[in-house]
Amino acid sequence: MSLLNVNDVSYSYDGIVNVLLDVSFTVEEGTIVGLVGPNGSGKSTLIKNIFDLVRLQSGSIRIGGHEHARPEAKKQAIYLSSNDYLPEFLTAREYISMMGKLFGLDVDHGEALGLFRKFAMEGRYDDLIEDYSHGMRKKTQLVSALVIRPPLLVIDETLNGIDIEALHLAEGEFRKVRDEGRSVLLCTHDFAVLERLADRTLFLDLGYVVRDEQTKDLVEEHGSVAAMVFDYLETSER
Ligand SMILES: Nc1ncnc2c1ncn2[C@@H]1O[C@H](COP(=O)(O)OP(=O)(O)OP(=O)(O)O)[C@@H](O)[C@H]1O
Repeated sequence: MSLLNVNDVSYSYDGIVNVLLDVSFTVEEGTIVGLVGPNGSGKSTLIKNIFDLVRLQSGSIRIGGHEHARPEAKKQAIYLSSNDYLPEFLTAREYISMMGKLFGLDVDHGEALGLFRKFAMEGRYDDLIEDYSHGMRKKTQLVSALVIRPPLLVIDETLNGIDIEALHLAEGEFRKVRDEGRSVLLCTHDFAVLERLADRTLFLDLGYVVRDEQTKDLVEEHGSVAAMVFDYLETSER
């Protein structure tokens, strides 16, 4: 079954220039899909459309079978944004409780504490977020998504700024998400991460889906995801 179904979505901020043009793709259960594209290609705008953070102008989006703006759809997916803005006046325990409540859950703080330990933040769960480093905030965002356990995780550059050990652990956690039949849409400029993790890669340029293929096929054809992007940028008329 498709957890995410994006169908013919176009979007313009100013009513003149289209930032997304007839974008269609699906994210099936138990898959990790990478979303790549040059700066300004529309990745964040696409994610904002998925999460109803901007009003859908054309096309349709379904999450877990529900129309994306409906409350049922909003419980199916969590969005980890590229920034590290978290409420500084809360502790991680309070923040994660609050996030859980938004999803109608009492989160398992034992599990969250275990993840804090795993991500080298032992003893910091009850500290105010205002005292956290950038990487700690990113890891806190990640832990909240891992304990809330929605069917779909959408990650917009959230892994930027976390250290190599945390990245390795995060990759392991995403594989577990996939093994449980849940899915990840991972927007990143880190092609090495994509090649290790993503079953499929979606390449967006100027608001168009240029490629939507198995990552291993793209790597077989071009040598790497980066080479696929360079080949395209060098040869297409854009
Ligand atoms: N709020 C906004 N108002 C007007 N234009 C916007 C707004 N947000 C984004 N844009 C424009 O839409 C286009 C796509 O931007 P978007 O942020 O979706 O790209 P992106 O692929 O996520 O880029 P990056 O890799 O740099 O994060 C860009 O031309 C950008 O300037």
